[in-house]
Amino acid sequence: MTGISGYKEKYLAALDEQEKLERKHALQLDLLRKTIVHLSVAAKGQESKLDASLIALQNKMRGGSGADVFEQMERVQRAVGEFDREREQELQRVLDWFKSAVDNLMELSVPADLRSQLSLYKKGLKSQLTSYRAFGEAVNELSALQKRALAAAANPNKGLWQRIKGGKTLEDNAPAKPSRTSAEPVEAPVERDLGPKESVTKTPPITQVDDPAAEDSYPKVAQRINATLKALVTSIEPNDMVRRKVEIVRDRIDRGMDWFALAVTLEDIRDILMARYLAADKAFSEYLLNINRELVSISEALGVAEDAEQQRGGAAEALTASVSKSVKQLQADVAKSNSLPDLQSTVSDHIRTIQNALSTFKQAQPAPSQSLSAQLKALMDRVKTVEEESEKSRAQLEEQRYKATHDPLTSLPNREAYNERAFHELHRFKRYGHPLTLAVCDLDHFKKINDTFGHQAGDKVLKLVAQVVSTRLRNVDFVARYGGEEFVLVMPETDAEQAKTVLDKMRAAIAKTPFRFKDSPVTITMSFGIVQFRGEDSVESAFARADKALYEAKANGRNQCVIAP
Ligand SMILES: Nc1nc2c(ncn2[C@@H]2O[C@H](COP(=O)(O)OP(=O)(O)OP(=O)(O)O)[C@@H](O)[C@H]2O)c(=O)[nH]1
Repeated sequence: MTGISGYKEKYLAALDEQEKLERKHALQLDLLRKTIVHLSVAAKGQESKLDASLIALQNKMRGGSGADVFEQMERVQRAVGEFDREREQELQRVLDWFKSAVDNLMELSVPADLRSQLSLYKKGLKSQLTSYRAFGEAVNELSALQKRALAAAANPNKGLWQRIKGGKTLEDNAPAKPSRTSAEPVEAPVERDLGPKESVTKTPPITQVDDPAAEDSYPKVAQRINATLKALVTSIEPNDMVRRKVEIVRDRIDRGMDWFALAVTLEDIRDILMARYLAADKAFSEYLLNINRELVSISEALGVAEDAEQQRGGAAEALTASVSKSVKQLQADVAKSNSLPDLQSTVSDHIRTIQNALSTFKQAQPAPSQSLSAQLKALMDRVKTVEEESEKSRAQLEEQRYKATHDPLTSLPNREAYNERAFHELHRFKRYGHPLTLAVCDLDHFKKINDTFGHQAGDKVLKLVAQVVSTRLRNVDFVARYGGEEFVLVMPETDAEQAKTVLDKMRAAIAKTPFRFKDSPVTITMSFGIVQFRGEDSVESAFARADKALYEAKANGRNQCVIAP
């Protein structure tokens, strides 16, 4: 009966194996738990709400059972959802702010057509501000409306403002886009001293007033606009990238602003909001990428476990079938056997068959309990769903991020992307001290191209110039469309003289590019202002110096590069 006792031993060994396997599965679940704990640690600090839910998640993960793991996966999903909701609330806050800014303007005494435009703008805000990408456009529109409303309020009876300002209208005084043909160089908006000299509250007192209500309403509303702006800026929690800008803007608001400073401030606030949202998006996108990587590896590990388990399930069934078939056959054969040796050989044949079946089963390893197998399967399904969903949100975020950081006409990075890049390069410059150069360039007499050949021709020129500029730069250099016909370049590891050599070649290439309009060749040229960063520079101060140098290049006859002192 050695065969039978061997069968028992093998059966006990198989039970042992099964226990080991269960321990292995428990370890696998534990590993999954730990991975999620690590994930939550990695994502910490990226967004406060997400943080809180990840910390809670992490605490619950410690020592949790298999069932807890599903719950944790759901929590990751909920955290992602909450992050999205948080962004929506933020959008709502900004929307409310825009509405109250329009309400302020509507309190001014403005003509009926402007009033109805303001109200149309206010109505359209909700559908316009569905994403922070729309901030720029909305701020620009608000800025234009504000300019007209303030001008109208200061000049309610056509001529009042002229009388106050000695014949000039607000429009006359309005450097909507600072012109570089003027005698004064143009500084970057943020560091410009837009302080109390021309502040609204210090506007020369209005003495000859046809409409006393208008006299009161202008400074009063200006004060309220200041207060609204201040509330908005105060509600912005600055990150490193925008901290300096936020301080400058807050300071400017505190000192009191005139209408021009208001327009510039709106633009700064737009930049701040965009930079802040982009940073949050980037952090979140990286977080999702992290989750994905981890989930892929968990999913692969579990996939392998499931395959092995399926094999084991199959082997167990085969074993049961084979053993019961052999036992039945044995009973039948024993009944039929006529002699002891005959019986002995029949029994040993069948025992061998059962032993073979057992050893095949052992090779495949015994099946774990049914519930563990079901748990693993469910866990895998959850992992797969989370993985797919987070991949989807990541792809959407990437697409949104691309749109928010690129100019649709030229496909070059836009001003937001420039702000981000310049900030990082400045950080590296301060850390390593390698030279860093910035250049601002602007097409010469571009207005003439538009006026002579049309806006579409102008657009084509912008696209072509963007191509020429970007193909002539090194990989480490960066170029963005700053706005209109103005581009900005960031050149790491490059001093001003080296940059000038490169940019002079670029300038010559643009001047030689054969632009043709209606079969007539047209020469397009560009002027450049170049600045090398100094130790004490901020992004804004370096830009302001480059802009001054650009002004000089324009004033000296255009189609040239000027290095800022
Ligand atoms: N076609 C087209 N024109 C644009 C775009 N953005 C800005 N512009 C135009 O660019 C022109 C810029 O004119 P100005 O600021 O007077 O400058 P300029 O004519 O280039 O003169 P200088 O800079 O002094 O040499 C304006 O007519 C704008 O309307 C755009 O996206 N497409």
